[in-house]
Amino acid sequence: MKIFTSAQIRELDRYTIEHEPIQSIDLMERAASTLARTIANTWDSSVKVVVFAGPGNNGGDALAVARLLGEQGYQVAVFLFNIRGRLSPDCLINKRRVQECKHIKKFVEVTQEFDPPQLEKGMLVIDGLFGSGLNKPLAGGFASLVKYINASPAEVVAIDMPSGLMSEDNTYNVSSNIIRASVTLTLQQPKLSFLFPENQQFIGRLRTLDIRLSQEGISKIDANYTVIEESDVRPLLKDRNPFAHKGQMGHALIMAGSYGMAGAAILATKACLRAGAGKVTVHTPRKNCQIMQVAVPEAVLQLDHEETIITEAVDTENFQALGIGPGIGQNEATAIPFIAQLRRATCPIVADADAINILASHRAWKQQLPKGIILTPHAKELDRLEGASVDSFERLTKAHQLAERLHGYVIVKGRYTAICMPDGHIRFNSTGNAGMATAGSGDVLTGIITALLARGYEPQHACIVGVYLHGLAGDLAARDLGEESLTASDIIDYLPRAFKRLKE
Ligand SMILES: NC(=O)C1=CN([C@@H]2O[C@H](COP(=O)(O)OP(=O)(O)OC[C@H]3O[C@@H](n4cnc5c(N)ncnc54)[C@H](OP(=O)(O)O)[C@@H]3O)[C@@H](O)[C@H]2O)[C@@H](O)CC1
Ligand SMILES: [K+]
Repeated sequence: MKIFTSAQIRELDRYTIEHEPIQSIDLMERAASTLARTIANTWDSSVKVVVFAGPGNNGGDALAVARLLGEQGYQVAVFLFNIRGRLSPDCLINKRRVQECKHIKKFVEVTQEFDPPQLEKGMLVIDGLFGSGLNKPLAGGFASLVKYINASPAEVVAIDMPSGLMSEDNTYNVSSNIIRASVTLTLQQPKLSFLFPENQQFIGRLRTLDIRLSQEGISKIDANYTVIEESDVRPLLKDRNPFAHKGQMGHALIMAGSYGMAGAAILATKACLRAGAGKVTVHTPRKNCQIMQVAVPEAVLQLDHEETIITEAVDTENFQALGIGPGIGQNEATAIPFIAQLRRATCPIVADADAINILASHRAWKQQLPKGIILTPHAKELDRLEGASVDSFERLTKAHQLAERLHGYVIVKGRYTAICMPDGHIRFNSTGNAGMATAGSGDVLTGIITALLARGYEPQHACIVGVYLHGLAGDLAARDLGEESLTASDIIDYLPRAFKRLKE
């Protein structure tokens, strides 16, 4: 699913109007009837409704919703904010329709002073002040109104977006001046800012309503952001040749673990095997020998000379992929061979966890990373690598610039894991759940992506399939076990079911 910017939403709006064709006022009515229907399905007509409408088309939607609810017997009070004496044409038409509607008993057009209505528990506020046309943070009277609504005990339904929230960049926004909705009814598709954790407090429960914007327009407009869906992943999956032997299914090298962190090596290795690699060799410190052999008998061990840390760079000619970093620590004696290893590797690489921390403390090395490298930081690791960010948008911008600079892939892990591609595209994962925020979950992802690379997946496909599978396995595990008790090992255990589901 594509995620459009507000400029692209306007383009799509125009495209639909021109090509369906449909009058813009009729498109607004279509959106409003879907909104009104959804509201009526949740709240019956005993609820008192207060509608706050702004001067643009978001306000136009709200006015039309007010009229439709009024016609269905709801008691609706409407406040239209027309401070500058200028309404969008469709907002103006809907203002007149509300004024003519005998079912609306209270309509106030606010041009200067505003005497706010009492908002009580059990009332429903419809927030139609601003939507995708907001172009700067709210201030002055609108900021006061937002604070007033937020402080009230009434439930708030936001139309399209919580007013005050920008569609994309909220880095310099003022959070106290943004509506905190219980429910956001967004039109056609979620906005980019809805994917960021810090904005969940404004959105509440999200519902996306199909208002039948042009499918042709949607496919024609090139989006920089997309959400990965199952239908995107299925065609990417490789079949296993029935005549294949393990040597043809990819040989992966995992460099992981230090003494006390053998678990990271075990998880990455097991996940790599479960994700379909034909053979997995693990390079790990000597002291991990026994535990690795017992925990993952399927893996081949390549022991470092050192007892407790990795201190060697090794040949990768016999491997089709390298996964490096989980639990390796940040000892300088590990860091130096690590960068040598990256330069020396002849196969695709996934670098995670301590690999990223080492790069963060040796900034100059970032220039030496091989093209096509896949980095899988979580937010904190990315901050260490690229400097602290004020919010997720800024962090995402830095990650995408890093991917472009490296000609590589930066996977920022989170609720909606973002894969930043070297060509500037960003793909968000849709699978996964809060139960996966648990130790070792990242090591499992490293193992999965390494396996896919070893199997011969293109790096971008390995990233897409890898994050999707990882999240899906977590979702299937959570369905059976619940989120609270989920462990990284459960994700591995459910990988077979995730594969099966995708291959069905
Ligand atoms: N997707 C679709 O196809 C469809 C979308 N639809 C709906 O259209 C909505 C978008 O409508 P929109 O473009 O008219 O913008 P909207 O959010 O109403 O605000 C514009 C007004 O706000 C003003 N303004 C801006 N910032 C401000 C600030 N900080 N403080 C004060 N004022 C500020 C701005 O003033 P200006 O800067 O232009 O002078 C202008 O007057 C969208 O969210 C959805 O609900 C549906 O109707 C059906 C189809
Ligand atoms: K709104």
